[in-house]
Amino acid sequence: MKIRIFALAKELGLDSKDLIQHCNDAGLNVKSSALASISPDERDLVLNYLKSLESGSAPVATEAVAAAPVRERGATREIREIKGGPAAKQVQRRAPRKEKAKEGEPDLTTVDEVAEESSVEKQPVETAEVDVKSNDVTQVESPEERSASSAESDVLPTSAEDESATEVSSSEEQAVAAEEASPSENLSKDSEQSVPSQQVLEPPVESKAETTEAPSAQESESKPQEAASAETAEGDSSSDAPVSQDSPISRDDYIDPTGGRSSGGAIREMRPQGSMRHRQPRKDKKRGPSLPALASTPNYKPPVAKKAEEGPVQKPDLALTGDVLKKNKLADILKKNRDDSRRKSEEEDDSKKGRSGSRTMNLEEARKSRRSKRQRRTGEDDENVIVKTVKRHRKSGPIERKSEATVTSPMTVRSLAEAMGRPARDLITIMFKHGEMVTINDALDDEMALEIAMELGVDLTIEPEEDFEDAITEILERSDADFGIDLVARPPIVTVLGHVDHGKTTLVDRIRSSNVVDGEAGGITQHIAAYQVGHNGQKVTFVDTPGHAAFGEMRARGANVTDMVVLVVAADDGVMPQTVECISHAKAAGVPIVVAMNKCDLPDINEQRILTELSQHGILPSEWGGDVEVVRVSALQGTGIDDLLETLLLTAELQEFRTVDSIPADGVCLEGFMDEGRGPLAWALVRRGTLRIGDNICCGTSFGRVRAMYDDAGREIQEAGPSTPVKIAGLDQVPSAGSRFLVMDDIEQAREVAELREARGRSAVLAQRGGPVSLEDFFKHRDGMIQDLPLIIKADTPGSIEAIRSELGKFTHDEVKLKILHEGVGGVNESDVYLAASSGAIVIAFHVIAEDRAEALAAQEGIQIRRYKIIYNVTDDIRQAMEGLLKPERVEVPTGRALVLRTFSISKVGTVAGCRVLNGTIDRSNRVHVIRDQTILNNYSIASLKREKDDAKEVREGFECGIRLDGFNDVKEGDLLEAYRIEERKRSLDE
Ligand SMILES: Nc1nc2c(ncn2[C@@H]2O[C@H](COP(=O)(O)OP(=O)(O)OP(=O)(O)O)[C@@H](O)[C@H]2O)c(=O)[nH]1
Repeated sequence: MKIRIFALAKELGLDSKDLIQHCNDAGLNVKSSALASISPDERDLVLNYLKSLESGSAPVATEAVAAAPVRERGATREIREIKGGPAAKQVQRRAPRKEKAKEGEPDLTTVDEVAEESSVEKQPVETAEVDVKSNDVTQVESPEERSASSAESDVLPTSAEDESATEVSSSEEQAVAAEEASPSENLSKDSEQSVPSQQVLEPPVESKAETTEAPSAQESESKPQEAASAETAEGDSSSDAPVSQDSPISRDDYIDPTGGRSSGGAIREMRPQGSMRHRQPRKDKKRGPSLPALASTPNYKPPVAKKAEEGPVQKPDLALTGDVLKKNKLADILKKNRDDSRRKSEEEDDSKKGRSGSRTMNLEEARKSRRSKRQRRTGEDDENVIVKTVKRHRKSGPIERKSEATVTSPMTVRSLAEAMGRPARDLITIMFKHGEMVTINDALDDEMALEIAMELGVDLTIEPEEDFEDAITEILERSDADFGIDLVARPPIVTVLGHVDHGKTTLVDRIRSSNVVDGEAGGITQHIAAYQVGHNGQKVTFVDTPGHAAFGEMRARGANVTDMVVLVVAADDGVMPQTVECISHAKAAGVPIVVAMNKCDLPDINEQRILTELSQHGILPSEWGGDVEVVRVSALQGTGIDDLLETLLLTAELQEFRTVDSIPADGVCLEGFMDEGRGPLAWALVRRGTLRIGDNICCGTSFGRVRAMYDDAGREIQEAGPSTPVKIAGLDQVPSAGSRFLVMDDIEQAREVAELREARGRSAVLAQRGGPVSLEDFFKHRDGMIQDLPLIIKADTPGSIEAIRSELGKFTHDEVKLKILHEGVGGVNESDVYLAASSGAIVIAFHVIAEDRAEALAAQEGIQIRRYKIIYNVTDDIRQAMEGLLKPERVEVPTGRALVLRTFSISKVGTVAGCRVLNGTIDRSNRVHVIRDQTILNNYSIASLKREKDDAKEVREGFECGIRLDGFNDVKEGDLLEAYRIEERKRSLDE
């Protein structure tokens, strides 16, 4: 398991930065971040290193680093100073390489690279090589970069080199030059020396190349003798170097804070500012020569480039303000409200007041919840909280600086600062050092928050935001029976669907005995409208839609309010394409259908043709033995209207539409309007409960207190019961059609929900719907939970549809059914997508494409439209999907047999059968059939399997073992135990 640096630092009582430094000194390559992690082995290494530090003996890696300046300066300078000699040739030979390398390194853009490049450049060649032993150059990006740096350091004299030049005698220079000139000689001369010393003697460029390849950390660990040899070599080449070979090398000799020993002066911080990860200077880099080469680095780029390479800092998709984020305790409150016992007691209280206030939130409860949660977390009592609040409010008391804090993600700078009890400017400053310019309201990602917390020494816990939508959905989806209140009959909600101009609005208009249709622009219904009518003392609520797409959309949004569908079919026109789509929608909704055969006043109509067409689309009229009532009407003349209402009420009676009315209301907004005088208006339908003036409601992203209510005739009303269409005034903004409303006891709660929804956006809410909408999802569904595969087929010709239907019709299976919700000629339209969204269907587009708007809608709703050109591809995919829905077959595979030789009855354990495995193997996970006299008695799992006294995982043929069966002690000598394992096999439709 990986160990975090900060955790180890905490354990050791060290600062994370120091520990990182120690890690690097110990030869590990640890990212300069408190969040970096190391392996247990690496931890041991560091611990050993620290122990050795304590005991005063410098570890190998440090020795290697420390030894570096002695030889490298001399060597580097020598190479340059010898003119015309072989070393000079080396320099000349390397010069073009420098150019080449420079050309090749424009991608050296990140902070790491720049820092690394700088570190390489600012050190002479062999320094880098020795750093390999301390594992400090492993961040060098590529050999090319390194050789470029190397070449540059050779060609461009640095002040450090000049300084070091004064420290080395001319005899040394000549010696090193001689080494440079003839490395082979030196190699033979130093043949007894170890590899590192050979590397020292090699020309700088080659040394660099080796540096790149060297797995330095391991090398330095595994070859301490080599490092020692390197020291010896250094001693040879620079006899008057600051560190004597004879004196033992200790860490203090080389890590001089003043840098005055061999590094030639005070150490300058050369790390580019802006990256927190590199703010920690490395001690070994301090020991190297200082910076002049950095200024001339051609590829130095500001730390911003690091960001570009790593990608932008992840921020939450939505920029939530602190104010909004503060409200994420709402989910807690909602969850709390779901507690049944509490709810029941509230209901009782409310019912005493004459009103049920069961499942909604009130502010006091919210406050209590917040307070108790805070107390649980901080252990403070109420008084302290209040005192602290007062202090903060007055801004006069000190802010409590916490060592532990909890914050909810996503968060802002402000919320994090508040959680940690630190001024926001401290956080902003840290972010600035990271190269991030942020303001107090900007969002922070979790990683950055942790980094900041590390910097500030706060133990930060990040809790994910709990989802209030789940809590609301749970409330809305509670069944009426759960309320434990008597149910009352409610008017049926009837949606009128049908092909355009078949007379839907005229029909509703006639039923209402008003004249809506004349008021419609162009005679076409533009909006959903709802009306309630009375007939023989009973009420029916009608919903007139601009088309089935709107109906599908409402269903897709979970706003399925319809109890019944009246399918309007013009007798002169018959079943038209949109009629078919409406049938599909109604069937998908699973609600009863009543057909209104309209325009029966027209002459020359052929009723039988209409009935035939209906039956062809799965609507079998009752007069033909089916279950669908077909009522002849003339919306224009008003004939048959009573029959239709009678039929609807009769159907409603059979369905028994009942609900609770003594709870706060919830429902659906069918349409939203902006009224000049009354402001935003919601044309809504109460689903259950009773909506009253003064109720606080949240409707989608709108909220408000119900200021006024109007019925469908525009009259003011005080309350609206279940199934009542009502226009609501008092919302802060126009709500969107299809959004659900819910009464809350507290306007603040309503505001919070609305604001959070707005912040999240509709797509996020829709994304919660889930459900299988791709064929691949069906391929994977092997749990047998889904047994229907809903399909929508759109094709270029009726012939194509016929062919697909006939091919798919061959796939029959008792457990899985193919359900073609809709089929039609033409491209995939919005209605198809809404239908798919509301029913979880797959859309098959055969030789057709989706309309632009449908495609956009499908992307938005997450609906898969699968395009095909070959019918066999369609059938293959559908077959695979259907087979995916089949429960896999469980097959017994025999693995071996054992004969019971003796039985041992052990008290408190049971009977153990002493067996010999006759063939195959007996595995501990197997089940066994107990066979006696050629008869299978039963099968049992193995409770224990032992070889002699030891537990065994498996016993093979020829061996003896003890088997105890789970739940069966009546095993007898001579019984045969047949072991088997169970395999799951994919089933086929053909089986
Ligand atoms: N003859 C006759 N015409 C009718 C009848 N019902 C409706 N119409 C006419 O059919 C036309 C369309 O009527 P609408 O009620 O607007 O039809 P719709 O289905 O609501 O149309 P959209 O709102 O566009 O979907 C109008 O001109 C009506 O006068 C009827 O029973 N008999």
